[in-house]
Amino acid sequence: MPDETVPLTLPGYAHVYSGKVRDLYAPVDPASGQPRGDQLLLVASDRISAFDFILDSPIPDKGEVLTRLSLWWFSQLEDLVANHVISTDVPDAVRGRAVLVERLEMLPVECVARAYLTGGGLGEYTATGAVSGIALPAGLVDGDRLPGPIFTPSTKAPMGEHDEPIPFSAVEAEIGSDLAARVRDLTVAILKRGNEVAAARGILLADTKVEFGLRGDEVVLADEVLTPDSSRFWPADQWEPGHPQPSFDKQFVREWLTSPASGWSKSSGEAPPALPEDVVAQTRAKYVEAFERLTGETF
Ligand SMILES: N#Cc1c(N)ncnc1-c1cnn(Cc2cccc(F)c2)c1
Repeated sequence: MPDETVPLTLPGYAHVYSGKVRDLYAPVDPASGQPRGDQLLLVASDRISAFDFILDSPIPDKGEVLTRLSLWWFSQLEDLVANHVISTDVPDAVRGRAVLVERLEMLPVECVARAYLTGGGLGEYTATGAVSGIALPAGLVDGDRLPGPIFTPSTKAPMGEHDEPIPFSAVEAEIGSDLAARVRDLTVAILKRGNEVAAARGILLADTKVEFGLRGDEVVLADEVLTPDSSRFWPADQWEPGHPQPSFDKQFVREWLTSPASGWSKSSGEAPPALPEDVVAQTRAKYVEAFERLTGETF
């Protein structure tokens, strides 16, 4: 199993940045030997995170499943928004789990939309009755569906830190009111479309995070879109407001790590142990199931 912690050496590409579960490269111009300034290679690893840790156990094919799912969503959303995808003609070493994309002027906002109340949004609601300054009906509980998806932006925190919620006014101050309204409306529309498709296939998208860049004045959807890494995926047939919902993709990991069998404690601050083979296999199967249910394709 390749060591997922060290960025790959990809001949013809320069490593730019490593995120928790993905890596960024730039194609090198053969004439100058310098990284091109107009393209990037997004590579999805098989790494998985849980409880804010990158686990030692990669999930085989996770990178390819989520890359193919994101590409499928980009094509489903083309009537709503342009995207940054150029090609899937990538080096053999990362084939299937990498995408060549147009380098954009990225907007400094994590564009989050929520269709259900949970996580940090629930915390804010419990404390204030609102999320991102948007007042919500009283009496909502964990997992409740919101009257309609809401835009709840946050900062782009450095790796290892948590994104901080910001009000819409802060987005307007950062990128201007017109552009703020455009990314708000697009983010909400993307989650709405995502749930129209996913709910019919037994999956609820509780929330999602998207990133936009600019191509001149045009807003372009970048990064990944509507994957289990950028969105909370819930099995629709287990939806029951009033307590934390099971995760479609990470429930096996979470349950094993918090069981006595792991010998680990969330509150220890120590890194979690490696996952048993059966938990890895079950988790891989959930990613494949999400892909096949949503796209109708066989992985
Ligand atoms: N997408 C995109 C993108 C673009 N089309 N143009 C310019 N910059 C970016 C860009 C910069 N950081 N990221 C986040 C990111 C993604 C994947 C792997 C990582 F390590 C980190 C995205």
